Amino acid sequence: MNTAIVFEDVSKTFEVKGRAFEALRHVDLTVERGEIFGIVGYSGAGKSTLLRTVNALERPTRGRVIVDGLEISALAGQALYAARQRIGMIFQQFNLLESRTVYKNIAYPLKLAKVPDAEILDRVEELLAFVGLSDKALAYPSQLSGGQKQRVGIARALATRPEILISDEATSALDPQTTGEVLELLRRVNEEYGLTILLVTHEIDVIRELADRVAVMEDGEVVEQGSVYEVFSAPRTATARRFVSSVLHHIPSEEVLAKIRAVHHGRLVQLHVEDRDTNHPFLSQVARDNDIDFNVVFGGVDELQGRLFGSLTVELLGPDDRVDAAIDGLRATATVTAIDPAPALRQAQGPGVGQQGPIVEGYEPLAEDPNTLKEHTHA
Ligand SMILES: Nc1ncnc2c1ncn2[C@@H]1O[C@H](COP(=O)(O)OP(=O)(O)OP(=O)(O)O)[C@@H](O)[C@H]1O
Repeated sequence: MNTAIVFEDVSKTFEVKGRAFEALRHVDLTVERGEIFGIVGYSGAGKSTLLRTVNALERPTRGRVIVDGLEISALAGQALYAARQRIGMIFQQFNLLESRTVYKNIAYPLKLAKVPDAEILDRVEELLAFVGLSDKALAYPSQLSGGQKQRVGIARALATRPEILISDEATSALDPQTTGEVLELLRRVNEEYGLTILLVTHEIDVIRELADRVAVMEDGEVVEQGSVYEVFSAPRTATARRFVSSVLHHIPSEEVLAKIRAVHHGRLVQLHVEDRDTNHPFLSQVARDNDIDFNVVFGGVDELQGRLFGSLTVELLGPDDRVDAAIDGLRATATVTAIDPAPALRQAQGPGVGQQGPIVEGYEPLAEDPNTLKEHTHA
């Protein structure tokens, strides 16, 4: 069986001051064994609530959560305890026992599981070496940095040899350098111990660095999901676009676009390119074929999961009919979004069309349906 976690139509309603509040609404997600799956969303989206259903710290009001083939949301007592042994959890605030040493913190779940002392010693030593804290066994949490505390948290979560690690904002309290080190450690947890990792975060950079696949949550719902490449290279929802544009700056903001327009008076289009598209000089070819000039005025190309993608804002310079033909030519390679409408549409709509709102607003339908441009072009 290759499925680690399945959320089946999971909903969760809390009673708040006598009123029902839906924190999760019909969540369907599947996390495959061995993958790193990220859930991103703004505060209050329901990420933590969803994560906590995996080890039954929260129970769904409706739907099922299946972990390793077992419906954990229906388990109780000894069966639930046994199932939880296979799920490690790490937290934003580390949740270490302040009055115990690093060694005893990591040993704690093994003590609870009544593992013999000699075995505990071997396991804790192995884990201390794995997280790079062998020299801190006798230190207390208050003597550690944030990054070291999270390393202890990770070691403790791994103590019972779980198959799944769930992470609730594990790097959100850390500085960028320490975040990078902890993410690297989580990658090793995945690769060397083979754990499936389900992490929730509001930091899209964490997803970009670590995850294979991502789900975007908003108001208790999953609004978008896919491989990290898919979601970053072509986000479909406004929320996903907002997250992605906070780390990738390929698409000009409204203000930047206004500045571009003030200087560049040719026809502006946005070209969305993917891996295969960047292999040949399609822009100069199309310009040559149609006897026009072009000018790249904004954008960039990035690499993710070993694949390239990007967005270029390009000014096309030439007579309208040749620019129209060039746009058709570009569509053979890239997804083309018109920032400025074609001349016929400009006339039909009257003055001011060239001053339309942010490109991002017009981006979604056009990016999804390249033919929309044709309608504009031939209107
Ligand atoms: N035990 C509870 N009782 C009442 N409401 C709750 C409870 N737990 C969570 N909520 C509410 O459910 C919504 C989702 O909370 P949740 O913590 O899952 O969001 P989140 O996406 O993880 O955001 P954050 O990062 O801020 O925690 C919030 O509005 C929260 O106030």
